[in-house]
Amino acid sequence: MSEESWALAVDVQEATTPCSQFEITKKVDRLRGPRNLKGDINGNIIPEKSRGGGGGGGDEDKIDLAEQSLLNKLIRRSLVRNRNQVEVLQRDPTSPLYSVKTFEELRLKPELLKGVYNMGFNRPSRIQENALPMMLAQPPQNLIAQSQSGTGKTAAFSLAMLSHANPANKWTQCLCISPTYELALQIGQVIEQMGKFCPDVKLAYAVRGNRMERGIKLQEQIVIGTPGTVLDWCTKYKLIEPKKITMFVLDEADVMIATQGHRDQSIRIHRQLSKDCQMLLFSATFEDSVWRFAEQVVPNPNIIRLKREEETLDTIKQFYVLCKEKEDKFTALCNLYGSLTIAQAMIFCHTRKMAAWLTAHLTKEGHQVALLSGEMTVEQRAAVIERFRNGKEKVLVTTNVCSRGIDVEQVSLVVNFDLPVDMDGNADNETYLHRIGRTGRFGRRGFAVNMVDSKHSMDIINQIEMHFNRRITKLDTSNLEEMESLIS
Ligand SMILES: Nc1ncnc2c1ncn2[C@@H]1O[C@H](COP(=O)(O)OP(=O)(O)OP(=O)(O)O)[C@@H](O)[C@H]1O
Repeated sequence: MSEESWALAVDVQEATTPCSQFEITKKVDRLRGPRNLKGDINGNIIPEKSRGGGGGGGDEDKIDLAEQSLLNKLIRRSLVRNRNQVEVLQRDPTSPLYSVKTFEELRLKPELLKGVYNMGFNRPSRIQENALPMMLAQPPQNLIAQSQSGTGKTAAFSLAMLSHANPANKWTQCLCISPTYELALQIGQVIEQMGKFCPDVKLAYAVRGNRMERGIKLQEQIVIGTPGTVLDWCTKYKLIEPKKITMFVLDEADVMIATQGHRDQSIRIHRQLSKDCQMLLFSATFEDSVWRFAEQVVPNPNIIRLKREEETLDTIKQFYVLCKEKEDKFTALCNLYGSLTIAQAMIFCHTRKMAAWLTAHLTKEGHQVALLSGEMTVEQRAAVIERFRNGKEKVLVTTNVCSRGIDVEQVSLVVNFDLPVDMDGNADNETYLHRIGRTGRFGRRGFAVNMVDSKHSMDIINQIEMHFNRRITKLDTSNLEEMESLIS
């Protein structure tokens, strides 16, 4: 494909809607709101393996990786706690391994250090302890870093770019690509905040709609954008001279390669860069496909990995209730509420329709219920989660879109109104763990109740029991005495 027709295809793919830099700033402001939410969330939303199936109905919520990533960012308030050790694989194992416990040790420009502290960061996060010295090292070192969302990757490479950019040079030196418009804006927002006291370092957004005059050369030292527009700016409009880029950051590699066309575009951008350009790649997950892609983009890398903290069922009492149909499940749920003191509960349904039905019925019974489902925009979802977290609603009914990400300390009960199944109708153990991992956190005790409405769902419970080697006890919700003795 010729350069021109290729660029046209990119235009189509990115669905250009003209908007000015001002409008982009407005959009940044709009996105800014939910990020500032207060509270104690420490979460991360990851794709569930189960993408519908098993329950039928055709209105299961599909998971969009980029949307989930954005939701994670919007609802997060602080670093995700992780007690795991960081694994570091150095390109040259004989060279000393530097790690820092303070930001001072990095010898940053004072204005940048001020920006870091101004964001409320007291010390580097676990991944930052090792990643920052590597990213700032001279001679430059390439890095592949993997750690779950919320562990401080964005802050780390934002700091690296701000430190790397030389304000005396009026050309683009740091280039960062991100899978979507919204995610790019989120990164830009971090750079702007952190670089608040470095007014000479300028940032440009290479995102759809940010139209630039052909032929001019950008003076901004940092460019953050999506692959299609960045490629346009490098090849079609020649606003950026790729050979002058000395730091290249590819964020959310896992989301990037899951997005149609982005993998190739990223590689095409990468090919135009100088061999000496420092390459940094970040990802929340690391399947083989991500790994193969990372190796293509980052030659001779140092590798840093922070394993995800294992979820555990140890503090959770698990039950199942035999029911016939949805009305019966609803009665069981009401009985549970009648006999237990439940701070907050999350209830998982398989389809949007079921979630809506249940929400309506619970509301009719006088419960304060919030509904979270896939037809909502990411911002609407973030707002619902925020209200629930603040205790405005006591029950959250949800489909598969949000089994992770919501760490609400008060959630004492998780109900699987529909059991999690994979495409083949078998138990989806991973999703089960994510769902009921919402409760029993921070050393508190939690309860999980599974509604069993057929022989098939009983089989699923048995599979889950075997998989985790944890007992799931039968609960008769019509027998108050038994319930009280079991759930005490
Ligand atoms: N050293 C630090 N001290 C305190 N808070 C930090 C630190 N580094 C980052 N944070 C905050 O922790 C949260 C997560 O950081 P960040 O967004 O950098 O993580 P991430 O790994 O890039 O996750 P994601 O890819 O989902 O954005 C943000 O609210 C950020 O402001």
